[in-house]
Amino acid sequence: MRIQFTKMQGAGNDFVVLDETKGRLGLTSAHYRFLGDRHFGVGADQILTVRPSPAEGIDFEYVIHNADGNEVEQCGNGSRCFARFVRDQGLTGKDRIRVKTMKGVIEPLLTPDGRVTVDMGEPVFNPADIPFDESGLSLQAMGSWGNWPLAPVESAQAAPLLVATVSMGNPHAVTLVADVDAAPVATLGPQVQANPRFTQGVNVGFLQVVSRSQVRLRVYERGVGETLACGTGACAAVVAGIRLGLLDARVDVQTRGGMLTIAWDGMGASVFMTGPATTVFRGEIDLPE
Ligand SMILES: N[C@@H](CCC[C@H](N)C(=O)O)C(=O)O
Repeated sequence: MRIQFTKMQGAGNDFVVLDETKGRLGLTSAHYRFLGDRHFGVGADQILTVRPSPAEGIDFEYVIHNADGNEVEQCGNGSRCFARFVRDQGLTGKDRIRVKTMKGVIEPLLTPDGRVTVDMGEPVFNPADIPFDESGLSLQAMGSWGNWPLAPVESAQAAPLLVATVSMGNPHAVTLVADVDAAPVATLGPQVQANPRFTQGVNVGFLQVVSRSQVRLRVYERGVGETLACGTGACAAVVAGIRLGLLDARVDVQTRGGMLTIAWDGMGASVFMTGPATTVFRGEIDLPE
């Protein structure tokens, strides 16, 4: 079967975008893996599929698969590319778009400067909803930064690594580092990710606080490995930094692939993410049997 696709990127986090608004392509997990494969397929961190509105008051649905072929709940950089895609393809004339993802409705807004601001909804801290299995961890053992207990995650390191756990629809663990360039992302990322307390896996963020309004971030993503940027990872890291009293309400996040701006007014408020969304090329490809 031959399919058409659009290759996009947002701050270097790259996507294959598929249009299923006129009918399902019927792809399998193996097909998504093939499309994400940088040697045998197109190559992407995630594959985004755009589907028609599932309900009144919602414009589209979009479905996210990691490069490993598994479907996931949320993708921040992908949501900006989704918005750019539906406008460029003439699928909507709206600037503000309501789109259903696996974990709820989010609202991208195309802004006049070409960037996209997304209302990513509220962060979730309840361990069971992240999900993070906190059984057997006493509060004393958990320690605290500010008023927010951090979870000690067992790793190959001598001492357990302290991480802040947050869900932005998908699970994140954020740890503070002094220098993000020197952070052991490739070794510690997979160790934290494999920790059984994260019962559905986790994206692991390494956060360097530069000032109260500037951070640097690297993320070892679930189902991919380290990416050049992770939008939900940036939201989770800034939310963690704000709750720890280290950051102001609006923060520029320097990733390896570009700059994202994250704003959060605190408990009960949505997280807003602003950043670029760019089409790289369009093409068609024959899927293997
Ligand atoms: N790159 C994304 C996150 C994609 C999903 C993630 N790998 C997961 O498994 O939760 C982003 O920009 O948020």
